Amino acid sequence: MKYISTRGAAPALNFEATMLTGLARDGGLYLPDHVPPMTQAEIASLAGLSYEEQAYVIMRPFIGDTFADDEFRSLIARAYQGFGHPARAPLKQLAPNHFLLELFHGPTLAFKDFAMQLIGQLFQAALARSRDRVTIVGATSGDTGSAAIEAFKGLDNVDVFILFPHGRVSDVQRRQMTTPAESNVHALAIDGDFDTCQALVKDMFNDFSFRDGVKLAGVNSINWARVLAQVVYYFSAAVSLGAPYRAVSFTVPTGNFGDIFAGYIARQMGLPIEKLIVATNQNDILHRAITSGGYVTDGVKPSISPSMDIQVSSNFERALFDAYGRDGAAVAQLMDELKSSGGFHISQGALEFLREIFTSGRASEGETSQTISRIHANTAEILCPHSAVGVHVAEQNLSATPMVTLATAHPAKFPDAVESAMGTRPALPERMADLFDRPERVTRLSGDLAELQAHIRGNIRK
Ligand SMILES: N[C@@H](CCOP(=O)(O)O)C(=O)O
Repeated sequence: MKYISTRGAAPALNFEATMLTGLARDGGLYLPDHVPPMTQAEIASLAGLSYEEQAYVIMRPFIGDTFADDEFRSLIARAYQGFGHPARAPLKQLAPNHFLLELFHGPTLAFKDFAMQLIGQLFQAALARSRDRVTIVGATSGDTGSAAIEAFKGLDNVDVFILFPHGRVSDVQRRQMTTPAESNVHALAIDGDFDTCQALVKDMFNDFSFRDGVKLAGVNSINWARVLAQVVYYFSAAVSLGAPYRAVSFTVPTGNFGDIFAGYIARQMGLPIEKLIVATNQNDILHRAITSGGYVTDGVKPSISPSMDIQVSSNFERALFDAYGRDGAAVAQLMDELKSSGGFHISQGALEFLREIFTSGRASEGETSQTISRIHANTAEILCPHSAVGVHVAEQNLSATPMVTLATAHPAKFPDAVESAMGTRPALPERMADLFDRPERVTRLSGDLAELQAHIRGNIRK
């Protein structure tokens, strides 16, 4: 299998190079040149397998010869051994025909661990073989950063720099990034919002002399391996609910479109997904784009679901690539328009393609809080604000088809928002109980590209 860029002007790569490269050299995002289908019988045979066994079967066709079968199996096993639930991604029933997929049992309490723990293993195996080293840069609105740090901390051949918007992540999220003591970890508080951080990461990738000089690698969901790992839990949930013989819909709280795009890939592979529902908070560019066709940025508004405080939604580019018939030049033009004028209009044909698969909704701040409080009263489940956005939107879309809402993070990552919604402060797990006693280590930077690059050059280990 080869991977191609959404902008059509970068070399096609194998899985290993795609994973280690991150962003394509034409500024695009890599995607497989074809999506390998699974037959009904193959999907049916996933029932009863462990999460790890399902992961192996689902991901194997995408890996090519990068890892031998046994090696790949053992990397998957190592990735998920630290999860705090034997099912890894357990399903809970919230209401008739409405289920919650709990994706927060990993080490940093968010769905990001599913992919990050795995790519941590895959990177280590690939780098050990090549005896190479990399500098990982990542932008985070709160969850990706700590997941990346957890996956790569303490490694001799990796330095990690995580950019987060100063003052715009929860205290728990910030401390998860600023308290690890390992010297290869660098938490950078950037003056600006998440879009500023993500744009800086992309600018560093597009500066080839810097990129090649420091051996840049990316672990945002611009990295295809991140998306691939997330495809697995769509299968595990749907199969538990009767797939391939029964269709399922998913509601996904999303800001950067990576998680829901993984659902789109699962659907392309043959998983019977009826609808993929995009749930946004008040930063609703994706909802506006799907309902009106206008993808227009209008500034990031801080919310109680900060991980979704995003306006430039990276992975939407991958969906547009398919919606425009895999025409890289057309996508490149839209992305140029986005950069120069802050938006673009999706063509009618592309919009129809997207609407066949995706619908969308938004939750206001009040609706998010009310959902936390109501779901707790009715079911005793404590939702994080992002998951509450998802549940609110899912409730507007219930039908005879089972609905699965992705619970993307543990409520204890957002204690202030949860306490103000339902009156009780959710506790951190025992292993993190001293998080607020640990010393913080963070560098504040202005958001100037040259200053950031100098900081990274000055802190990588040679
Ligand atoms: N919501 C994310 C933002 C980064 O998204 P990613 O999909 O590129 O990892 C976060 O919590 O950091």
